Amino acid sequence: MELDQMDVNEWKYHGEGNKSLVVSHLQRSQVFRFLKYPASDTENLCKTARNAFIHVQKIVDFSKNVMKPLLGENYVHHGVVVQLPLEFVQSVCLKVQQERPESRCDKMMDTFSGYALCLPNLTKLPAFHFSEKQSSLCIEIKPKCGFLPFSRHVSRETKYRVCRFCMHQHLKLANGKWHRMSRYCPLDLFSGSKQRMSFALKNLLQEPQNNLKIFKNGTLIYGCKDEKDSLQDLNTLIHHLKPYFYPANGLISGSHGTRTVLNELIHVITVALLNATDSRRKYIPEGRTYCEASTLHREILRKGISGLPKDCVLSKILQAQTLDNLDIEGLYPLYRRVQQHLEEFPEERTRLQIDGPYDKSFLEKLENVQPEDDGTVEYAVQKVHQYRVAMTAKDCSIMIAFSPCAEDELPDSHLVIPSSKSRFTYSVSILDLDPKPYENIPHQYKLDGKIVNYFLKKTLGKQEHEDCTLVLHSV
Ligand SMILES: O=P(O)(O)O[C@@H]1[C@@H](OP(=O)(O)O)[C@H](OP(=O)(O)O)[C@H](O)[C@H](OP(=O)(O)O)[C@H]1OP(=O)(O)O
Ligand SMILES: Nc1ncnc2c1ncn2[C@@H]1O[C@H](COP(=O)(O)OP(=O)(O)OP(=O)(O)O)[C@@H](O)[C@H]1O
Repeated sequence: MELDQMDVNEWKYHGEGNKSLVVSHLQRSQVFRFLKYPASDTENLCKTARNAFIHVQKIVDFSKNVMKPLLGENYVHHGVVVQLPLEFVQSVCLKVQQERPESRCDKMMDTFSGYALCLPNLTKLPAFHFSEKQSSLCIEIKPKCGFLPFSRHVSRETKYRVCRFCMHQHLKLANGKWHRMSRYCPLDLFSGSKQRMSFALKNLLQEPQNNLKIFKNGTLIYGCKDEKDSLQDLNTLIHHLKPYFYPANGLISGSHGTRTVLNELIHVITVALLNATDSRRKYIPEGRTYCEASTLHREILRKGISGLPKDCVLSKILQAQTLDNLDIEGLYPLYRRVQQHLEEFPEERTRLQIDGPYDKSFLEKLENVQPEDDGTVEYAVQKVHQYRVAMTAKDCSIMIAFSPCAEDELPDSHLVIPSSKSRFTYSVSILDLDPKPYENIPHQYKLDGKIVNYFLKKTLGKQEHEDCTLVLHSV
């Protein structure tokens, strides 16, 4: 790729989140991920090119040296920092503006620095998996936190029983982020039980919010850009899916047909999510493994604790998430200890690697935390690092790309759908592995209190007699 000869006509809007905007190449399997800034923040110094470069390089280092070893070589693509001509970046910004969902326009793309992250387009299969002409489907899932806290520092009994995602739904509806409740529960998806996973996936298809997207040949065909602009018509989705699962069969129709096609899709996703080299070794996190807010029948929830094959993608993510073993309530006092130390000795920020570098030594410290608190700042800072890594794992997304393949060209990672005998080759990747800022910890602490309080107010009312003082502390 000649970076000095970029043509804006070869790039299109692909998607965005809270912190970055992504454009994809029309032919090549490549994306550029640009940083975003609050539109009101015109004076902000982080717009200097040097700071933007440092920021994007830290994202690469964190993905490569910290998240990749934890999550697995095959799943993580850390990408490279590229410097693009400002003229090209500004043209991209203009071109994509009308495609952007309204709710994301409070932030603008970085057109000042020229730096971006260049990554493979993970909605498409790597070229060696299939011929370029083959049509591909991709499912993106943002699974969120898949375990209930097991820390003794938790002050509210409810947190041991109802997961954060399910509690958070109530607050999100109240503040207008979404208008319909999602019945998806991450604990069902992470359970390893096919029945519970299927239930979770059906709920994601029913109400995707920002937790499910489907792409066909790299273009979004199903999911929620935002509340105002949603692509959520299941019939249209079925229409797109049928040729993949029933290539030679026009007979499948009606509600039975719809169910069958969705079940096949769910089967493919489940197989990809559970795929492991050794499926006998299981991972089950500490604490209760089902959430009381899940609408699945209690008996199924209780019995459906199969555990995840240890090296499948879900298990890798869950193990990284459980590095948060103190819960924000146990972590916050340690954050305060680090903060006090830094106020007294600001120069210690570098030695303690608060803002990186995210290198091997950062990972080693993270993996060798002493079991007991000895009152030192070293212990506190290591727990803070662990917590931040867990936060990244709680907010990442999984991409499952698959494409039909012929019987005589079955690659290693393939699956065959039993009913229709369709054959697919597939790949699984994890994206959005940016480091979460140290400065966000007080916000996390406050938000945790808000989520629990609102959930209790909404669902239990006066029945709950827990002590609320802890969460009302000012931070
Ligand atoms: O706090 P949460 O659980 O609401 O997660 C935020 C996400 O909201 P969600 O609940 O998934 O809709 C939020 O997603 P949306 O912008 O709502 O799509 C971001 O991913 C945010 O991360 P960051 O601040 O951009 O690094 C996420 O913030 P972090 O908690 O990961 O910092
Ligand atoms: N390498 C990639 N290949 C294909 N699509 C991608 C890639 N990276 C990101 N995307 C798409 O762009 C969207 C936004 O990217 P990403 O999740 O990294 O943004 P973000 O701002 O960090 O999100 P968040 O709101 O979670 O912080 C993703 O949901 C995904 O659909």
